[in-house]
Amino acid sequence: MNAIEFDKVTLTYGGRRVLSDVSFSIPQGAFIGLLGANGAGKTTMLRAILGLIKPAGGAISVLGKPPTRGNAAIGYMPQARRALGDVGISGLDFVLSAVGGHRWGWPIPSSAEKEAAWKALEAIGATDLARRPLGELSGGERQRILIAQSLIGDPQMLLLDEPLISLDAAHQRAIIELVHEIGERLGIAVLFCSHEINPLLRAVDRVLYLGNGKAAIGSVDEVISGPVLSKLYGTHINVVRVAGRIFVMADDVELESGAHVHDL
Ligand SMILES: Nc1ncnc2c1ncn2[C@@H]1O[C@H](COP(=O)(O)OP(=O)(O)OP(=O)(O)O)[C@@H](O)[C@H]1O
Repeated sequence: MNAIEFDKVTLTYGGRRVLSDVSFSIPQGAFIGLLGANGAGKTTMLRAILGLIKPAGGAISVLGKPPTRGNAAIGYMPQARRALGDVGISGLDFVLSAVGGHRWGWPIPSSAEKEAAWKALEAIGATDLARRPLGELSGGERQRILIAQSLIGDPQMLLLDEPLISLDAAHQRAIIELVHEIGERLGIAVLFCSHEINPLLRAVDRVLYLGNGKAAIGSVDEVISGPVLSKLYGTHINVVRVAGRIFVMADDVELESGAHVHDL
């Protein structure tokens, strides 16, 4: 069974198309980089998989079933800037809020719930952060707490929205390695959303690239290529590799606001 299937899916907000007629499938156990410039539709795609928005057309299948809100089989890490409201609560309480809707340690969590939260913190190497208020933590430490929360309840797939944001290269590598290792150990699909491809080059099995309302899926070499991206954007795109990094350059389209050179 595939972890995720999109069959000619169109996603809209108030009639405005974000993705049009997108089809792909992701097998269980795959580590997928969900890539695309700001506003390409990555978060929107995750929201559709989570059952938070319904497709305007086509069909989505998640572990063989239509998407449903609150699907416990999915571990979801929202973008940090949207997720962390109560900066005073501890890392442990934040993770626990995903187990039974606990707020500020209330209702008092059962020992099974506490155990689940510790297990998740352990998996991401963050038990030392359990008692510290979120407001005190560095960007990388907060990302770990958010990822720990997504691991609650033994999910069968992980959707991570920009886990690399605000991290330096060393911490990016550490997070990618940890998530990769967790995905492999649990044998689950990971959809790792990022607007930067370079940190993910060696880790991903495949990339799902969103641009111009469309999607391309395949290996990095297959997808991040001049011909494929030119077709996607409908304009001439150059892909340049310099010192092991990939740069995507458009002649007459801005892939990222204010820049004609988009360092993916
Ligand atoms: N709730 C909403 N209502 C209307 N339009 C929205 C809503 N959320 C997102 N959009 C629009 O949909 C498009 C895709 O947004 P989305 O957040 O999915 O992109 P993204 O690839 O995740 O971008 P980023 O890398 O900046 O997070 C954007 O043009 C955005 O303005």
